[in-house]
Amino acid sequence: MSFKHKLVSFIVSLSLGTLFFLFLFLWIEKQIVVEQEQAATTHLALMSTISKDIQHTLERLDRLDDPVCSSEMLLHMRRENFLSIFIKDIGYSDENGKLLCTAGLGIIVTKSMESEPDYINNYGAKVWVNKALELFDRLHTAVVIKHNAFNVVIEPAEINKFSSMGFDWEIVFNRANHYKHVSGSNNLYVKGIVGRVNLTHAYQFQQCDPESSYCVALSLSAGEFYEKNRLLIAIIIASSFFLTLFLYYFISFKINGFMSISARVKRGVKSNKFFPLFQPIVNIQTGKIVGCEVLARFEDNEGKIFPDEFIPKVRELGLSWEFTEQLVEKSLLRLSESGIDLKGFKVNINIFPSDVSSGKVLKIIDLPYVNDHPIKIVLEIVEDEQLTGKEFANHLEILVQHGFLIAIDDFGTGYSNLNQVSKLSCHILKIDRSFINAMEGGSIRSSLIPYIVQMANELHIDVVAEGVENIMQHQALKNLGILNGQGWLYGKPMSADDLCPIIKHFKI
Ligand SMILES: Nc1nc2c(ncn2[C@@H]2O[C@H](COP(=O)(O)O[C@H]3[C@@H](O)[C@H](n4cnc5c(=O)[nH]c(N)nc54)O[C@@H]3COP(=O)(O)O)[C@@H](O)[C@H]2O)c(=O)[nH]1
Repeated sequence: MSFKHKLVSFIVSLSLGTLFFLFLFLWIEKQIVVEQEQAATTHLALMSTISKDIQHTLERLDRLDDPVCSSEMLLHMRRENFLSIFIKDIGYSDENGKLLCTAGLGIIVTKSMESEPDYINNYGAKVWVNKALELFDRLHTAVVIKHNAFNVVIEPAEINKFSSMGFDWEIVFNRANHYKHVSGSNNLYVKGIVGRVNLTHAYQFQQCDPESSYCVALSLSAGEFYEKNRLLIAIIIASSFFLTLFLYYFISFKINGFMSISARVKRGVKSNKFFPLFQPIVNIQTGKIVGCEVLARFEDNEGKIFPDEFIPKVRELGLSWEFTEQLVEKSLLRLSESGIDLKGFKVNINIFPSDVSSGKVLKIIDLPYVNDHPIKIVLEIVEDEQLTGKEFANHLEILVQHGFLIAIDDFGTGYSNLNQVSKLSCHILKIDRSFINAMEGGSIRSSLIPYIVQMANELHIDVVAEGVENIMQHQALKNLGILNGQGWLYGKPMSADDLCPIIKHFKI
């Protein structure tokens, strides 16, 4: 896989891994906010219940017309105290704030004067949040709420339920945007914000109850957050890492598959991306051009793939006929577009032996331009074990009857011999270029050429020498009386635009 593709796999997998991590991390953060929200809602509901209970109790006591601290009044006070689940005690004070009697102690004698309340609540009652009370033999701190002459005493623990939740917290009383600290950590509450508070160092949530005018702030410092979710965060980091790793290999695997020669060839055939080049075939004796061989080429965004690589893939993918069909159509279209006289000009098309055996090749008869063209189509078939099959011979025969010429390609490299070839409807033998290459060294292989030519002549089969690269080979082939040749000496594979002027000038 190329560096570019590795980089793409890395960036994509890292991005997805990071997104996965962020998603889960934000989810944990959200859980904290949800937890804080639930705790705030529950607690404010409790505060509201306590407030209402106290308010109703004080209102009922206010309506009493019993003589001050009489046994009737004390009875009423004890009754209210008993009925309330939050009130610890109820007291009665004179107009100077001097406590005269309580539900718990009865009539008392005390010098204590009323101090300034911490705040006045929403129905006008005075509230002391941490009032020191003398109860029996010791001092006790409590919340005291006083409306007119009656007051009630509340246990601070009733409103301090957050202590056990692991959050830092504060309860404030808010009246017309004047905030009074009630309990918890002083100055934690950020005035004017409801919901999540954006702090860099902590996760904080705030909520208010408009009915009771109490607000709460719940806060968890970043350090506590990581401490609390240490295991979960470790699991998320590990799973994000493994996900990134997995995605990297998965994406690389997919890119590899997508970029493989097989996949590129398949897409090329499906999207008709193969195109033909044409290599001239000349009459060695006269130097005139008699035909050309169609040679397939392929290039996509990834670059070129050469025939030696794509031909086996086309075969493996079972796309041989689709591939050949496209090349036949494209090459005949390009040549016909040139407008030059192609009467008798031979166009050699490579055919896969398997398409001959299966009979797919017979579809060529009905392809566009095949019948209404003045050219002679030569079907080149490489030597192959299938050449000896009965069906193979029958199909070739049908093609011959329809005017196609048959050439055995790469002769001398495969399975057949001239005896087998003679049993087929064959018109041309293309001697493999390994024989021509060997001519200069005068090898045994090249010494077979005259025999092949002689036997071909006896069978009335034309010979084409493949791979003629230099003048020495050309001269030797000419001396052997070989009719046609193909090779770089006469022209490399070229486009139709380059071939057509050559045909115009050098055609027989
Ligand atoms: N079934 C199909 N097979 C095809 C098709 N197009 C090509 N092929 C086969 O692929 C093999 C390689 O082809 P290519 O790389 O195009 O090579 C051809 C010529 O470029 C090359 N050649 C021609 N002259 C010379 C030369 O002087 N020297 C030299 N070293 N090479 C030369 O030979 C190839 C043509 O060979 P052949 O087909 O045997 O005449 C090759 O087997 C092609 O057949 C296709 O469309 N269908």
